[in-house]
Amino acid sequence: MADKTPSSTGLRGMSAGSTALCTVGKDGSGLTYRGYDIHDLAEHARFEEVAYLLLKGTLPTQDELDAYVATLKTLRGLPDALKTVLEQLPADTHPMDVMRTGCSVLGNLETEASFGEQQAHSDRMLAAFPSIINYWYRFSHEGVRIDTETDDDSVGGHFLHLLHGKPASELHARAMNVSLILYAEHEFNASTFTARVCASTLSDIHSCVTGAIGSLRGPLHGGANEAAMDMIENWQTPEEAEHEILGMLSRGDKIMGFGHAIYRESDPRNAIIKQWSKKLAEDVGDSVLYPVSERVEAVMWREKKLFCNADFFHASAYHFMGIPTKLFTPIFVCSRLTGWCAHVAEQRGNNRIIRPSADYVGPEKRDWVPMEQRG
Ligand SMILES: CC(=O)SCCNC(=O)CCNC(=O)[C@H](O)C(C)(C)COP(=O)(O)OP(=O)(O)OC[C@H]1O[C@@H](n2cnc3c(N)ncnc32)[C@H](O)[C@@H]1OP(=O)(O)O
Ligand SMILES: O=C([O-])CC(=O)C(=O)O
Repeated sequence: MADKTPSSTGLRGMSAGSTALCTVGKDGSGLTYRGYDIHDLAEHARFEEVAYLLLKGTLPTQDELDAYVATLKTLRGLPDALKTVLEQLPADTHPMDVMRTGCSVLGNLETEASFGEQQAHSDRMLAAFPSIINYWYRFSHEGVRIDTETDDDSVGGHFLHLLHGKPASELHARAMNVSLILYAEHEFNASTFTARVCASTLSDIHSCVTGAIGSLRGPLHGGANEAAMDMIENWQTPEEAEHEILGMLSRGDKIMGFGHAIYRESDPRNAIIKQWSKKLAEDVGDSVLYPVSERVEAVMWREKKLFCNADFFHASAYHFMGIPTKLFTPIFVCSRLTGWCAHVAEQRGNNRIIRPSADYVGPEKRDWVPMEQRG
């Protein structure tokens, strides 16, 4: 029988299925993708290699990786009908809504006709998502129609190239590579679970991903990197940051970018992205945002034993690369897409419709009240 204590609210601590894709918080604070430790992946792998690992099941050989990268490059162009839709979306549209619509429209134009096509559609979305968000962003904010077919070797480099209109520096391409690896997969998080629930009805891949984007949008999940940036950019010194954080805590506010549903002491992705944030801060000569972020981290641990999750230092890292805050969560989408699609394939491979029960807390059975007797 299901545990009905309050600690099970939000299905916390309950297994909702099995996966061969990822472990979160096993052996302390670890994170692995198909058995490979996140530290090794972040240090040695290219994001495209990690995408291949998640989507196709094994690390690629050099030839397989070269062929995969070449294939992704051919899939960056957008259909005219999709560009027309993106051009209708105003500049003040939430970029995650743009991603959601872009994915859905792609699914109308290039529908998954059978599950045998899943790999091809996953690769297509991996290549096209940076094009979708940047096509809309540059058109709605700068009035330019960009060519989305670049020759960049990496998804991260492609993203930055489209955004800034010039190839990314090596430092920025490397930082994006690590960021995309860190965000790629995380077991049964809310957006992935959304994708799996949708897949369990035998729906199409674009519906699964569209739903997942909607779940990632919220500030308790992927939207936290933007919310963290909106918070820390207000503070000019570590002292001011400490004062404001203490005030927020005393009012019972949530501090975005801190805490986790599974990890208890640390999120292993934080130390990695924090290092990159430091490197990028030195590169731009920052003397405000990084020290402010470090102070917030120290105060949160001292006061509440709450640690930074993957999102907190992503905020400053992305900011130092000149990425507008509103595009932070869409970058998460461009990466997590790989995990979502791998989970959809896994769900389809051993499917039973996901349909839990609920504890009814409403009124007892009662008599129908005719209209004239109400009020
Ligand atoms: C990539 C990602 O999606 S990572 C997550 C990104 N989200 C955020 O950064 C949003 C801020 N964090 C949070 O809201 C939460 O920590 C979540 C949503 C990540 C996890 O939620 P839960 O599993 O419910 O957290 P948990 O059970 O550990 O909370 C324990 C206590 O710490 C508090 N707490 C948790 N996170 C925070 C926070 N960021 N700021 C202040 N207090 C917090 C909770 O309110 C709770 O207090 P209570 O017992 O008095 O109610
Ligand atoms: O696992 C979670 O609940 C949230 C998270 O960190 C992620 O999706 O990367």
